[in-house]
Amino acid sequence: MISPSFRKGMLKERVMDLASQTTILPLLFGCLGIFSLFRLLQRIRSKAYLRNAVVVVTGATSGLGRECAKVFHAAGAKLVLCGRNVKALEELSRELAGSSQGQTHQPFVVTFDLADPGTIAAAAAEILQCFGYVDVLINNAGISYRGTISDTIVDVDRKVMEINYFGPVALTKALLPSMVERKQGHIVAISSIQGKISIPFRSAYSASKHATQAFFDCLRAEMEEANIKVTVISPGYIHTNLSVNAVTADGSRYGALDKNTAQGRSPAEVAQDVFDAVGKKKKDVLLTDFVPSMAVYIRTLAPGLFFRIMASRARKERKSKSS
Ligand SMILES: NC(=O)C1=CN([C@@H]2O[C@H](COP(=O)(O)OP(=O)(O)OC[C@H]3O[C@@H](n4cnc5c(N)ncnc54)[C@H](OP(=O)(O)O)[C@@H]3O)[C@@H](O)[C@H]2O)C=CC1
Ligand SMILES: CCCCCCCCCCCCCCCC(=O)OCC(=O)COP(=O)(O)O
Repeated sequence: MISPSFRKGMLKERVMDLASQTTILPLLFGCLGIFSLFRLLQRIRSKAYLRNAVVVVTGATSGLGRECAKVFHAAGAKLVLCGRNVKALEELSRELAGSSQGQTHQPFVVTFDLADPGTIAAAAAEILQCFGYVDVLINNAGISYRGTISDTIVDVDRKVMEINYFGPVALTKALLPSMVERKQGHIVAISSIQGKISIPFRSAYSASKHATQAFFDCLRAEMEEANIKVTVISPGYIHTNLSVNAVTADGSRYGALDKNTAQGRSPAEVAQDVFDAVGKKKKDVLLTDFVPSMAVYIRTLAPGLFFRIMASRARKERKSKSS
């Protein structure tokens, strides 16, 4: 004899089974299908947005800039490669032109030094002459810094600000009028997570990236009416020569590949993320692991705790250097 409660339980189980087979599973697959379709459409739109677009990449001689050049070129963008080293830029231009996948364009090369404010207006004019207009400017070039605030000469602070902040600001201002006139354009700033949080012994670098974040956030708001998009991208460690090329307290080159940098993400992978962010016209993108991302929230929600963690980091780093 089956008890009524047992029968009720079996009935409930059958109903649940049926529900899962008839409604929940199809619903789940339906949602997954819609999501995949949405992602596919987004990718197609991104590629269409950047195919044949005139894209300027600063700091294209190495690291992230070089990889960005490869990714945007492969997608059919018309490139202007910028940097100081003409030989490296011309080599890259030849390499890209020779590796044609589908319909691609031979990149132009424009050389200038972001540390020299006098050269930027002429460089912008040369950039505009390449294709007659610019669709996307990727302000990627930059240097880092290592040192204590007390030991660092002010010239070093100025140099880092010039290359990472004033240079990109001047270049952006020089190219903006032509974008505004066309009511079309996209400015990208490669910042860093250090544009959102400051870590010890990086004062000049972190300050330059905080300034970058602030400037381009203002620009986004001011340019919305003119249909100019602004994307700020804040990566964590990337395996490039950034630490090797970093400037130190007395202005000399640091010259070493740090462990954190060596263990960072591959620049090719980060370049693909930059491409996706630009294609989706994202406004602000953090490209970091979980802990650094959490640090950004802790800085905002529990600043006292964040400052204690940073002070302890400074103590430990000083101790490990002195021992
Ligand atoms: N690597 C990392 O861990 C991270 C990097 N970033 C950011 O990514 C960007 C690219 O750096 P990354 O690829 O890592 O480093 P690299 O040192 O490999 O590349 C830096 C690029 O900037 C150019 N550059 C440096 N100084 C000047 C200057 N005075 N005038 C013109 N161009 C200059 C260099 O060109 P040249 O050949 O002329 O020296 C080079 O192409 C930087 O803005 C950096 O802050 C952000 C987060 C993490
Ligand atoms: C779940 C609990 C979270 C607790 C958070 C504790 C705070 C941890 C601090 C993390 C600091 C991350 C620093 C990341 C720095 C970085 O990725 O910088 C990128 C660069 O721009 C690299 O330049 P550099 O010259 O410094 O190599």
